[in-house]
Amino acid sequence: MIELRELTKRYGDRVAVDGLSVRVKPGVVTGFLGPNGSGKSTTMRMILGLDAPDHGEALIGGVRYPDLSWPLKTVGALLDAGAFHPGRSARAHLTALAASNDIPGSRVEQVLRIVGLSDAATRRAGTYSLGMRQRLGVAVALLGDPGVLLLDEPVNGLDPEGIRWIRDLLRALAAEGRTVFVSSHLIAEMALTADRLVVIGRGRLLAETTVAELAAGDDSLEDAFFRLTSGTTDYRGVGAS
Ligand SMILES: Nc1ncnc2c1ncn2[C@@H]1O[C@H](COP(=O)(O)OP(=O)(O)OP(=O)(O)O)[C@@H](O)[C@H]1O
Repeated sequence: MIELRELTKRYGDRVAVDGLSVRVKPGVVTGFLGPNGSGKSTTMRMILGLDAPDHGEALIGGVRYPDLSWPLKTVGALLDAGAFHPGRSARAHLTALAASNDIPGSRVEQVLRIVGLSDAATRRAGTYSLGMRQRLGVAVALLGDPGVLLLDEPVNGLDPEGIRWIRDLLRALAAEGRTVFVSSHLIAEMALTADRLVVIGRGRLLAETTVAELAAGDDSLEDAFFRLTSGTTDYRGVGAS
């Protein structure tokens, strides 16, 4: 369970996250949706203790991230697919992380298998494609066998096979009873992946609902999303005609 209580973050006079109160439940995939700049990444960074809230708090299983004894065993995160030492192999990277987080070395081979990198485990991460780096990021998130998973835009830049792989994996992890919170600005992808949706605009909660409920009142889920978020962006294009 992830619980956000009046979570608020300001950058200068801009409010990036504005009094956000949400409960993200275990056993289902919860999609975190909002237009560009609506505060999704900032919220995730606060849950992970990478940014400090100006007000409110983010709790994982009732505990603030900085107070967790072994964070990787409680919450796994995928924020930035490129964040690996390019000269290190996937296996070396995971082995070092396991050693410093009280995780048995045998778990490294397990997660390499889960993400399909066993055969590429000795290659330097710098030679990996975007899809392989994303898989290594997922391996890191799963290393501590955590009950809570947080993924920020995990399908960005992936090919259709990679997108389907992430989707199936997230659904399987939720079916095991884990809390899975995944951000995206792609409503169509979320419709296929998520059971529940948290929608924000300008850092504020716009809807906390199921995919089915949100789609019910409009012609499509996309229409429902545009209706909810219209007026919450600072940019607007004009039609081609
Ligand atoms: N370090 C920072 N300094 C100043 N402003 C920031 C910083 N990080 C985020 N912001 C601002 O906070 C707001 C929310 O940004 P955030 O990246 O959380 O949104 P997002 O929903 O993740 O967007 P996207 O979908 O484009 O990734 C934006 O207006 C952004 O410009």
